[in-house]
Amino acid sequence: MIADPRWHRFATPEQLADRFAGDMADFLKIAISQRGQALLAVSGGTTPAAFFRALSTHDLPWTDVTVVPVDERFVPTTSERSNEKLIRQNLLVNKAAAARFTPLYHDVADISDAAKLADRAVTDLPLPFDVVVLGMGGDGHTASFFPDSPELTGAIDPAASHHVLAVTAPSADEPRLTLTLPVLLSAGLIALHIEGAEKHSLLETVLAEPHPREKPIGAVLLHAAKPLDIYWAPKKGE
Ligand SMILES: O=C1O[C@H](COP(=O)(O)O)[C@@H](O)[C@H](O)[C@H]1O
Repeated sequence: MIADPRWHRFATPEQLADRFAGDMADFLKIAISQRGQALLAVSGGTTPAAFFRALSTHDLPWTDVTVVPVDERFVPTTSERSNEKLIRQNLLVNKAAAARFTPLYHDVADISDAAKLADRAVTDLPLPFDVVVLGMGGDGHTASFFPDSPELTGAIDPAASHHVLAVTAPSADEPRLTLTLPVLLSAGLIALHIEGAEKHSLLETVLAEPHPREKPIGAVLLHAAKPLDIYWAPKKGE
């Protein structure tokens, strides 16, 4: 049984970015006032850049915020495919340049060594995350939970013991590192940021009938103890 999500629908991606950034900044401020610091996990891909830039201008004690990628492509941080590069260029700028950053990517030859290093670094954080911002691909993947991944079962296991796993998938361009389902689900707030009519209708289908192996966002929706906050706007030109 899926807890009914809270939909936040906007007329344009710009309006979404502004309001979403304001809401997340407020939530981070509350977390800092309650426990002296805040942990924020953010997704990569093509959708979040405007939201990141809007959030980076908010006035909050950024030195008390640690940012972690929800998932990472196993590519150098100079690559255009690097989620870390996106986060550094769009979120860790302006006022948010003072935030701390815990990467998933490590410059080692073997991705399983990178996963061990990232798992240790995430385990050392004062978990749980206060805010997790998820995205969703057109195939229903979220984080790096891909439908055709041999490692999907382990990554979306609600009892997974690791916080970070290395995963592969024929549909992904490169091997990935991903936070696992339980560490995402333990967050104080889980927000899902999607844009475009296609993703809206895909999500409605998953909400009506979740099949996590086919559309892995369904694993989050099915197992979340609290309703997700879904931020949606049409794409430009829709
Ligand atoms: O590969 C990824 O894709 C998803 C969705 O990205 P988008 O470009 O369709 O917005 C993203 O949430 C994830 O972090 C990223 O690694």
